[in-house]
Amino acid sequence: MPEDAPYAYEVEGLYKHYAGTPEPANADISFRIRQGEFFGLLGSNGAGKTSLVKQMIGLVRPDGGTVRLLGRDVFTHPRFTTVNVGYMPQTAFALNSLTVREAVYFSAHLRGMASRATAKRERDAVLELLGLGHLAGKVARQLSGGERRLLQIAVTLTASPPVLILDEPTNELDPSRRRQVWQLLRDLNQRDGRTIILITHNAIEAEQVIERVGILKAGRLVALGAPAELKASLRSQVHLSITLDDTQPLGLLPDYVHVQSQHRGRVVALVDAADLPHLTKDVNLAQFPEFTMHTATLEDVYVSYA
Ligand SMILES: Nc1ncnc2c1ncn2[C@@H]1O[C@H](COP(=O)(O)OP(=O)(O)OP(=O)(O)O)[C@@H](O)[C@H]1O
Repeated sequence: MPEDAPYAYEVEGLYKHYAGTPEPANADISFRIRQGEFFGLLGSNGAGKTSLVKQMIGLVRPDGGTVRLLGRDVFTHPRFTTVNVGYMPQTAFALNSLTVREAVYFSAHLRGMASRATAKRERDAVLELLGLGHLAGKVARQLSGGERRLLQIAVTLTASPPVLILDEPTNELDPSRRRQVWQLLRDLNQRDGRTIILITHNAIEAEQVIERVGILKAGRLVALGAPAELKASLRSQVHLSITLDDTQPLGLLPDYVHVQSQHRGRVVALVDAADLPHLTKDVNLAQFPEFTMHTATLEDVYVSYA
């Protein structure tokens, strides 16, 4: 993405407080996304990600602030938003009673492909791209969870909207389909120049593709930058993964090893880089069934803000 590309999105001072809730879902959110950028939105459950993107596509009206898509206000130009943004929500698929073939065909119409022949051509191309041709006659409700996810992706891509917003697109997919979808998104971004905004909890997979990330916490944008920039703030920390056998207590680890989580003997911890030389002296690392260490990942950044 060229650094001076025009903006796909300009979000300014966004504020949303649902009636009857104690805290705002989004407060004081401002950021810009350039055309052709691959942007990730991370945040724990309830952090405000879905509320934010629903306002970005004009589905939910903010209580304050503005959202501009390709230079136009999304609330005064609803039709412009429908045509220019493909949004894939995480929730149930709205076109459940249609066949796979019909769902993609009608989506092409909705995005402005008025002629039947053009919409049919688009439908066939999209079904082939997602490998859904063999399911074309099946009703969406009867698909498996993963197949329905692929159909949702197909519908989102139909008619090539320049901006794609995808909420956990690889949920429920098997490993080979996951890889296929990540590759497809990478191609759509790098080869076709589409702007992609990805909501995910999977920071490890997202780190492979995103150029910039925003981290939301309790409705506020608490970090914004390239993964490398954000990771630099944790550079003084090293991430440890240790498996303990049944006889090894957690107390074996010195107190400068900061345990982040433990489950069934698998311990994830952070240690200051300055303490590493002590660790190798204080503990016989070879006694553990498994011991690995690496510098901070985007997931560590995410966890550090959670
Ligand atoms: N329609 C609504 N009415 C009232 N409160 C809502 C509504 N939608 C969301 N909220 C509240 O707003 C906050 C943010 O929710 P939101 O769905 O935006 O979070 P999220 O980051 O997308 O979460 P998740 O990762 O679990 O999908 C939560 O406290 C939620 O309960």
